[in-house]
Amino acid sequence: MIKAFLFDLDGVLVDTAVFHYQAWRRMANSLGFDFTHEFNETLKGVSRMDSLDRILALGGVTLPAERKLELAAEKNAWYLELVQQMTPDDILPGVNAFLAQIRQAGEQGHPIKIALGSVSKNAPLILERVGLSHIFDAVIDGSKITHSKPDPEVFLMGAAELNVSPDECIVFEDAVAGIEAAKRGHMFALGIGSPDVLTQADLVVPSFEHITVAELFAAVERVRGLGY
Ligand SMILES: O=P(O)(O)O[C@@H]1O[C@H](CO)[C@@H](O)[C@H](O)[C@H]1O
Ligand SMILES: [Mg+2]
Repeated sequence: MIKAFLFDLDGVLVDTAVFHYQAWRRMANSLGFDFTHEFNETLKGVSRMDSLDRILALGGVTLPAERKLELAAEKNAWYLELVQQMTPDDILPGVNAFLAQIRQAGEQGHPIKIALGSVSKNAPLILERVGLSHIFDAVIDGSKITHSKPDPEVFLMGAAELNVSPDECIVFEDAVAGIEAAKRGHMFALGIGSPDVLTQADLVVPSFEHITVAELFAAVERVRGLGY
């Protein structure tokens, strides 16, 4: 029986994945190189310092720890300039309707707890900007975890805070690393994006406009061959 939904933030509930891409690219450009959209997929769901290490490795740049901290702070300042302009209108299409369906399912006798599972340290600020701070039963963000995705820690911590077992959870993810984290945590993984990218997901939809809670439960039943 599915009892909980665990949502990634950047690129799932809000379009901040694009802001991260812009800010990281700006930082790479300042060091004299660039990276592609495809490479950016490998940064999604990865912590700030791990993302920086991957970008520096791509550019063949080696820097002392102090300089790396400066660069990460600079990138974050550029990113926050973009975040400051966000409003509730920046919630991705279909998300609010999907959240309303979760509440309806509860009224109809199938309560679903919800948690945020993001490695971003900026998650609380973004939730505040878009008015989603108070909807979650648990919020796990970059300040609480030791290992970023694809380690399952963020989702296992979410399940533990919600007092549910991993097989009672559905994870919503746009990142390759996030889908891997969900599967390593033994959870059902719904990919938001392209099936060509999110190859390990149990099911992939382009956005929340393309799935209802009822359809999702039917999909879990199909995939697992169990009665929910
Ligand atoms: O700089 P924070 O917002 O703390 O962490 C961010 O988290 C993102 C994943 O949600 C990841 O794609 C970014 O590279 C990383 O900087
Ligand atoms: Mg994401």
